[in-house]
Amino acid sequence: MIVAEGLTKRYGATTAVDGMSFRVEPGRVTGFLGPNGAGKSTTMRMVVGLDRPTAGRVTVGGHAYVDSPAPLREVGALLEARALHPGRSARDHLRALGATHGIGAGRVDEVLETVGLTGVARRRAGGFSLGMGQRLGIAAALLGDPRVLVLDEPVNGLDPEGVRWVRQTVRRLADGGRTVLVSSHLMAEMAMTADDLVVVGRGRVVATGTVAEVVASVSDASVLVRSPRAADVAAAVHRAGGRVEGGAAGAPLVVRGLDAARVGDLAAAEGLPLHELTPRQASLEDAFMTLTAGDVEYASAAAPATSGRTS
Ligand SMILES: Nc1ncnc2c1ncn2[C@@H]1O[C@H](COP(=O)(O)OP(=O)(O)OP(=O)(O)O)[C@@H](O)[C@H]1O
Repeated sequence: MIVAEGLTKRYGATTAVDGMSFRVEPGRVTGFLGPNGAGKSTTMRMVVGLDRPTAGRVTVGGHAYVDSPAPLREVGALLEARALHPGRSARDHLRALGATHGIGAGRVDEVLETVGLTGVARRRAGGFSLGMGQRLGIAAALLGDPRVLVLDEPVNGLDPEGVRWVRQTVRRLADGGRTVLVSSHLMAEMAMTADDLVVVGRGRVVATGTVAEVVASVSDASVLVRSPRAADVAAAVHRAGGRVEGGAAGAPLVVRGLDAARVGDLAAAEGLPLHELTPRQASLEDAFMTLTAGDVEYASAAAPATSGRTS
């Protein structure tokens, strides 16, 4: 388990991480989700002891990672900056890493196989594509067969097959009882990969919970209703505790607080004809934007109204 309590990191005037508290449970994939500059990488670096918190603390399995006697066996990390000797082969890179922890060549070949790099194991890692580099980084993270995995943007640069492979890999690791923290700035990707979410914006935690809980907390579900007797439908919805907008001059009603089935049943019970009854759910990306609105460090200006390609 990873536990952060009031975790804070300042670089001069910049507060990269601002009092984050969250837990990452074993046996689950936890998505660490936030826009660029939200403090995800900085937090992950503190988890693995590469950065010291300015205040607060983060523990892995009950103690600070830097106090771990065999860190590679406890926490496997893929962090954004790739630290590898470009002239070394993938196999030699992993062997050198393993040697510091008494991890032998057999295990190196095993992880190369796991990540699908066996065929290129003797090639210079410096010539690897971004996707191959990511696979090698994941191999390094898996080397010590750690109980905790911290993966910063692991799908970055991967093709669709690679993305699916990462998804299946983290699922298998979590199903094996491991603690898995995976960062991303893509809500849709996290919704497919994660069980739990820690959503961050501008260095702060803005939401935690299962993916479904986080989405439900912000997604503004509603039901679109058209009826020639809209006013009577609206009255029935009100009596049942729902809220209604619209309906003026033949416009559809937008019902909140009741689902489509309930609205349909209410109308049927009163003999009110319905011409449309459409459940509407905000998209995951909409939910994410709602959550982190105002927390985005580098917001783009609205797209220009004129059509035409800019590139
Ligand atoms: N070494 C550093 N020195 C100064 N500022 C830093 C340093 N590292 C990070 N920051 C700043 O801290 C903030 C958080 O950065 P961080 O890289 O942790 O965010 P992130 O959520 O991982 O973003 P991204 O998705 O773009 O990688 C940013 O404003 C960044 O510019």
